[in-house]
Amino acid sequence: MVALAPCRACLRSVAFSRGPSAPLSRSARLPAQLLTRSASSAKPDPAPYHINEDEDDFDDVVGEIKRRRKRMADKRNRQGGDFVDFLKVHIRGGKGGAGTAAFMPTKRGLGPPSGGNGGPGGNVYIKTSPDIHSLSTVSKRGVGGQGGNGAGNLRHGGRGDDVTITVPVGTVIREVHREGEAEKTWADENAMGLEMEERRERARERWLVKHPNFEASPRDIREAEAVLREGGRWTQRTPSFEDEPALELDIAEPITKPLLLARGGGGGLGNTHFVSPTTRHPRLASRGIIPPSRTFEFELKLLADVGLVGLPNAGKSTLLRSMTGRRAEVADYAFTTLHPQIGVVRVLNDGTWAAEQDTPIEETELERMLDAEARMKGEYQPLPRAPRARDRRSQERIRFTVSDNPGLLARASENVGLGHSFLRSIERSLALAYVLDGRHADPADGLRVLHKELEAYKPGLAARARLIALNKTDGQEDEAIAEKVEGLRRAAEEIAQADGTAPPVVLVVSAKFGTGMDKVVHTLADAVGAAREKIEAAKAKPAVRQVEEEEPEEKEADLF
Ligand SMILES: Nc1nc2c(ncn2[C@@H]2O[C@H](COP(=O)(O)OP(=O)(O)OP(=O)(O)O)[C@@H](O)[C@H]2O)c(=O)[nH]1
Ligand SMILES: [Mg+2]
Repeated sequence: MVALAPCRACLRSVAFSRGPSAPLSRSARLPAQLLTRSASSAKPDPAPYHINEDEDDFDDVVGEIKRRRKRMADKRNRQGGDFVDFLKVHIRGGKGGAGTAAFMPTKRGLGPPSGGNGGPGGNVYIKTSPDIHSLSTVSKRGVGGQGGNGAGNLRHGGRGDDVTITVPVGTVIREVHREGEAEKTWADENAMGLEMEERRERARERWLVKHPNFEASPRDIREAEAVLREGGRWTQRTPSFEDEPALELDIAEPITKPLLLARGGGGGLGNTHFVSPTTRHPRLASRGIIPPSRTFEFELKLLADVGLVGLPNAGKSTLLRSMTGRRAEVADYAFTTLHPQIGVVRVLNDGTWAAEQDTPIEETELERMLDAEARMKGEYQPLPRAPRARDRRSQERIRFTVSDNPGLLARASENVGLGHSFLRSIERSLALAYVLDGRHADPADGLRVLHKELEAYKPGLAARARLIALNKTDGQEDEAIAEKVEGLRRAAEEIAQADGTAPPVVLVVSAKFGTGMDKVVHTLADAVGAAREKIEAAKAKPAVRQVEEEEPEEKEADLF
């Protein structure tokens, strides 16, 4: 904050350094110091000078500062609230620190070598947090801290800082690219058309650290090179995906202990490592290792036990609120819901469920207006919270989560509308519930569209549908409802027959007024319970494959 305050001294120094008439280009308007210098560290102005506040420069700088402040404020207000479910992240362990060439001080000539080793670079770990539900807070780069350099008197460099990436449960991570320094250098040198000897010279420059005062002899250099080759440090080949499969993690459960994604590079060697029978005073040390860079795709597949699937405006958010009490936005237009939201249903032993409510669910805008009016009159009553299980005498039988999703359109499977972002999140639900608008003349048409899109996105996905909720049936004639239900049953049976699956049950509901909700909740609770039992029985392999930790000093190339 302090750094961005448009302090007078900073403004003046900008105008001064550019000269009063030179127009400031957009990128050059704010020099780095202006953004990073804190009030306390700001140096006094070198000389007094004058700024004309009417000049364009001044407006430019003030304008830029205002724009930046606004951008920062917007970002803060969002609180990372933008929903992101796909991200490419570049990850690299920290570079190892360099070793040092130094000697013990003695009265007569050079003492024994005393250069410390460089510290290893920091690792990159991954962990989950129950408090985040989007990848919006994940940084696009995760690089471990660099190890400290060694120093004389056998002082070794410190370890680089570890970096931990926090993701929501449900994130799938896939390594899609891997490139080591050796391969990068090789490609660059090929492009430059360098001869073998020139390449070798460059490798020596890259790997060896010289003593600041004493020249290393050609023999010293040859011997140091041999030591590094022997230790596997000279050429650090990065294994290809054929040699070593890409890392894939399916984080379906919370991670309690952070998992290693990329290890930091080993520290360079101090000159004590280069002592040989012929060289008692090696004047060389080696640099630390730079680990390969890896690109990962992070994909969030929200983990809700039940996914609500419906065309826009069918009443999915209202149904979620009715079942879970979660304040999902409800409005009478398509695409009110822009990203999946999750609520929890708790069914108690006596058959009741925690979010049951007597009042109709109004549109969110109307509710806000009514709340504001009541506040003005001093009559505002917050909605009673759903009673906790322990507040009731009976205990909880089952608890499951439901995701309300954006409306599905025809061709969503081709990423039309909010397409994939929503389909991704229902992909792993144990059960699905179709929500159809009962006011449409033939809701069975909607059912066919939904089924087609689910199957086009992932064959077999539609088989998880357990119920069809015919919503908005309040205020409709019984015969009309019966006709629509019959139409839906027939369509569901045809579809199920073609797919070789069991048809979902058709339930008549009014999410707004809470009618028919008991049956919806219990049907879903039974479906989730049965699916969980199946999973328990088939639990064979762990959801997360732990990456083995190795000593960083040993085999740098074999990370996984
Ligand atoms: N009368 C009546 N209206 C309902 C019912 N359920 C939902 N609505 C109304 O239908 C409109 C859409 O409801 P939403 O819950 O926002 O629908 P949605 O499927 O989440 O819509 P999107 O998020 O835009 O896809 C709102 O005006 C609701 O008040 C119902 O059972 N009866
Ligand atoms: Mg909605």
